[in-house]
Amino acid sequence: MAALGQLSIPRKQFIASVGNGSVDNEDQKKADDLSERILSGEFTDSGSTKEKLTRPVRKLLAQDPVGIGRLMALVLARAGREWRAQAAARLPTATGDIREIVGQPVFVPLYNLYLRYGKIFKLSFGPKNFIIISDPGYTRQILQTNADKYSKGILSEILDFVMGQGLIPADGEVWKVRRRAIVPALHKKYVASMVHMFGDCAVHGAEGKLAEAAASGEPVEMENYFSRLALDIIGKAVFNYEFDSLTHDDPVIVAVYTALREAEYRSTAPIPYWNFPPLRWLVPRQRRCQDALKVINETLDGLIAKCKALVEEEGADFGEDFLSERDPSILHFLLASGDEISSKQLRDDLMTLLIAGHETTAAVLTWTMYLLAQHPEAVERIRAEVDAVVGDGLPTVEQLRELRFTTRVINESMRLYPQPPVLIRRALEDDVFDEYTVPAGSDIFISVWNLHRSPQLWPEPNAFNPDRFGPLDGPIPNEITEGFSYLPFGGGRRKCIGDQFALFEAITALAVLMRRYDFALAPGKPEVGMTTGATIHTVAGLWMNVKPRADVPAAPHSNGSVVLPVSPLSSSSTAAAPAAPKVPVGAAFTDGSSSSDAAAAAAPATAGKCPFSGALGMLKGSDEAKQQGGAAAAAL
Ligand code: HEM
Repeated sequence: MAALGQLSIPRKQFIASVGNGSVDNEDQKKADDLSERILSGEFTDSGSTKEKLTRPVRKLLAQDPVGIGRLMALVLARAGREWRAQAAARLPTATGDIREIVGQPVFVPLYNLYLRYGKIFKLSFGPKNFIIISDPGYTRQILQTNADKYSKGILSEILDFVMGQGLIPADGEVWKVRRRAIVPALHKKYVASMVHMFGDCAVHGAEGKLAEAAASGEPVEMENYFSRLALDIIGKAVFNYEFDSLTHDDPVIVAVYTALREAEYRSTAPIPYWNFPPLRWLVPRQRRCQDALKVINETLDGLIAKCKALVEEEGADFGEDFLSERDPSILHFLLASGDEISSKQLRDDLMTLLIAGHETTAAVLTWTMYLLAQHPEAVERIRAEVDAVVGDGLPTVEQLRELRFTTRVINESMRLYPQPPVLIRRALEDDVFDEYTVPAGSDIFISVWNLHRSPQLWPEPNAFNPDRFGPLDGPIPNEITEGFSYLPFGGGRRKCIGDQFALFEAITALAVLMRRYDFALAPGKPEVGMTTGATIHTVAGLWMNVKPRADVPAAPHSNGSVVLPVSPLSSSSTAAAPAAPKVPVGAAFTDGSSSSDAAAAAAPATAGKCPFSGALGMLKGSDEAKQQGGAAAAAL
């Protein structure tokens, strides 16, 4: 067995660090008990069942004084050796009762199982099997080298009701065509214009809800706050819709949240009862979901019709960096491009972008604030940067690029709290991982959580240390720089298309908040535990007290020079970063679309090739790379 049982993590310490010592005692005890049981081998199913079953018979026969029994015992012993050898080439298997895992964030027991079974193992619940992958090389194989052999599997089934054939669940030809159509919409000019809007929305929230809280002294639930901020931003970015959820609720906002929560509910519910049409109408939550989808579809149809009318009225020439000042949304780009698609597909695309770009960023900001609440020294370093570079204005793209420590804080937050913590795939063909064969049809969980917290891949894996990625003027860490041990935005051709968008959004929000307010965990509120849906949520919110920052410097340094504080956060920051090839500094922060957009733009032509070679080279401006990058490269 490719056991990783050799790993020695003090398990109590891990559980505490997962929950940050903050889940309530009963939950902590349950988690500890389960952890003990997993590590004691209760769930182990190793070796050969046939060999185990025949062992008592063999022992009995071996006692036969006549000799024939001894002979049979010898034959059985030989067969047993063969069975054991065959079993060794089978995937290590953990068996268990699904109820053990339901009710707690699924990635926590998966981490404990990883410590016992290693980088690849099968998890069996009755007839249902999952293969859990926690190895950078195997992950690269699934996401990049052999990406053709995998589909989104269960994910497509779960998300069908809300995303249909949108980019996240889609596979095959639909995915290729839609990725090629959508990626160019996130070009350089688009992202620059979005950055301005991020600042507007962040300031709107800071001067509204947070200012009120600071004045009243009432704590704010920051997970909800970030969720609303991200919804306002993504609504403007995708279809130029003013949710303004930071200041009010309306039926469309309620409908969007109903659909989002339903998607999360379905991803963890044990029985997909909603597939039986009568239950879709009989069960109240399913009825609410149907009603919500109706509201969303009608709203989207209205927005599409309005945007179509605007495109006709403008009659503007479409170029690859097309951007309308009146409506710089992705929807406008798609309609102006003359993209011929059904309105159902367009709705699926918009809904997918809305969900993909909302929950994830909100979760990243939530956990970043949680980490910062425990690391005032990091807050000071962020402030020093923001004061020097941005001051009170809205950050520009160029300024965001200079906020290098702030960016590292987000990078480190995404390592400790990856969103989503698990990537889902289904093997379409057999695939081989060292001595193990994963058969076609297997459902696979790539545990990003395990990769990001692996003691084999990271020194002090559970510690918050933004300096771990090397010097601040080095490349922004991503799956390539870290050799697939770090996957904040996935990797390969299905890598997130909104990575740059999301990083800029998160940095902007953080810069605006840190410049203006002091935040502290609110005493007397429920402690912060984790629960999971598509992303990692808090159990009962992240409640924080907000106070105006006492020592805001009047203005940024006028010469624009940045004096970066260099003191490391902890002694651990001097620990060696994971050995991985680094990409050139120039490729650190790309403008515009995802670093994997080139791969998508040229999806059929580059199949089987490193999808990043084009994108990374493209940023250095090489002609060859531009050719590889296709439309997206040209756009940049
Ligand atoms: C911090 C915020 C974000 C995080 C952590 C994140 C993370 C990810 C990850 C890990 C994947 C890969 C999923 C997989 O391989 O199964 C992904 C895919 C995707 N993301 Fe993001 N994302 C973020 C923001 C965004 C934004 C803002 C958008 C849109 C504007 C977006 C759109 C998408 C889409 C469309 C895909 C599917 C790509 C494909 O399959 O071709 N994401 N994201």
